[in-house]
This record gives sequence, structure tokens and C-alpha cells, in this order.
Amino acid sequence: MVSVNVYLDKQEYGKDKVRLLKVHRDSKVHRVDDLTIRCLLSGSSFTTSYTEASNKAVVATDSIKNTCYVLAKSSKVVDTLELFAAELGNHFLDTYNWVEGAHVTIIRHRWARMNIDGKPHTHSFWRDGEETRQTDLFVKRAAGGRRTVELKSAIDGLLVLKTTGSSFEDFVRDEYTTLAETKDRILSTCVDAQWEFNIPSAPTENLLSTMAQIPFNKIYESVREVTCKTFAEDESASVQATLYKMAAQSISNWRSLNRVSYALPNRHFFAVDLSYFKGTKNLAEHADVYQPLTDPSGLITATVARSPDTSARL
Ligand SMILES: O=c1[nH]c(=O)c2[nH]c(=O)[nH]c2[nH]1
Repeated sequence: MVSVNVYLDKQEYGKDKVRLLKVHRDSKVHRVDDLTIRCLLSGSSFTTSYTEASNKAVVATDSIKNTCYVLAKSSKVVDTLELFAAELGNHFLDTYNWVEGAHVTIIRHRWARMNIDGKPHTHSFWRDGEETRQTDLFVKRAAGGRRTVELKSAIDGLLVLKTTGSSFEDFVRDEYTTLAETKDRILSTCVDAQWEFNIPSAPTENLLSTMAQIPFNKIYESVREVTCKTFAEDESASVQATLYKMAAQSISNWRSLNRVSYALPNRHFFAVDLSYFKGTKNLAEHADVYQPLTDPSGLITATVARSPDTSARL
């Protein structure tokens, strides 16, 4: 029995972890999109499903799952996560006029084409790492028959390592400090990068064509490229400084991006002291045998934003 006054503050419901493989056989060279989808619906009409046990407005999550498969069949843009997410979100707003918002998250799992006898194979793939591409879209109704979209995309779990070109010096030294300064260390991280799009609100019927002007796949490739190139080429003074360069470069490359965020764990590698064995030298400039430390890691995070005076437009 509830004996205090409460109210339903927030709600979203739908299907999570809808797994789907779309095969593109439009040429002899097949392509695949291996996706995990989450579709959540919201709106005041759903309040009574929580507060009064009324399912009158509830679109079954089973039907939401079925819709993912039906739209994947007809869609021409499954390979552009952001546009497929917009198709799905729009579909729920178009079909059920009491749905106020649709929140669609799509994760794309990697399948790289096999090279057989030195040639790209037409229809065989392998998983070249656990890194994923992701998108998170929230579409809602706006005044005057318009729709607004909040959209961010991401790379998750891109594991990288470099063997030189990274230092860490001149940090605070006090009674808690044991770490030595270093001019040359191993740098390794598992990149989580996120970029936010600036999508103007559009009349319902124009939303998809407005969004289709943004080269989402090129932007994804470019952010990934900038991340790897900056990681490799920067003479890193710290993870913080390298992160800032990565994010600033992508904002300057793409006018539809206003904010880019990174979360970079600093995975430590310590040179093993081998002096116990016949005085073997393996520290500082002699190091080539290291112990990777799984825990703990540093964690460096930041969001870099475009200054308002250069604010992005489509
Ligand atoms: O790039 C780094 N940033 C830090 O803030 C830090 N702290 C630490 O112990 N090692 C490192 N490395």
C-alpha cells in the first residue's frame, strides 16, 4: 500500500536487444549489417499503463520487435544507422498518433570482408574485433506538424596501442606520488567516441530527406580515421592533450558536428624489473618486457564543443 503522494515522473518502454542481420545481395559482392536495436516509445497516453493497469494505449513490445524486421526488409538505408533509426522512429510516430516520442538505439557489429588468396571475398566475413558503431536517436513531435530529432553517434571499444611517442611529465609531485616521470611510454586505450549532430527541426514529410543530406557514413569513417591518425602521430604529452586534439579535429572537419566526446581509459603497461635475474636491465630506456595491468586504469573523459560564433548549420 502506497501511503505517500507519488507521481509518474518519466517513462519509456519498448523492445531491447532486437538482433537482426540484413544481407545486401544487390551486387555479386554481398554486404551485411549485423545490428542490435532498442526501440522505446513514450507519451502521456502511456501513463495509465503504469498508474491504472490499462493496456489500451500499449503497442506490445512484441509488435515493436516485429516492426524492426518489417522495416529492415523494405528499408534502403539499413547501412546508414542514423537514417534507419530515423525511419524506425518516424514509423512509430506516423502509425500511432498518441506516441509522442520514439527513442531508437542501434549497435552495428563488425564483419570485415575476408581476403582469400590476396583477394577480397565476395560473401565471406570475419569478426575483426569487438568494436561497434552506434547511434542514438530521439524523435518527437513539435508544433505545426514538425518533428525534432536529437541524434548522437558513437564508436565503442576501439582498442589501440602505441609503443613510443607518448610521455607523461611535470605532473603534481607530493607525498602521495610514486609514479616516475617518463619521456617514452606505451600508450594504450579502448576508445569510446561520441559525436552529436545538429539536426534542424523539419516538417514531418521532409525529415528523412533533410537528414539524408548529412553524410553519416563518411562522418563515421572520418571520426574513426582522425582518432587513429591522431593517436598514432601525436607526440602525446598526456591522454588529456591527445583526446582534445582528436575531438577538435573532427569538429573542424564537419560543420554538422557541434560536440564530440571521448572516454579514454589509460591502460597501463609497466616495465618488469628484471634486475633480480643476473642484473638484467629492463627499466627506462632498456625496457622491452612489460606487464599489462588490467585494473586499475586511468579514465580520461571530455566533451569538446564548437564555440557559439562558429555554430554549425546543415
Ligand atoms: O596521460 C596521463 N594522464 C594522467 O592524468 C595520468 N595520471 C597517471 O598516473 N598517468 C597518466 N597519464
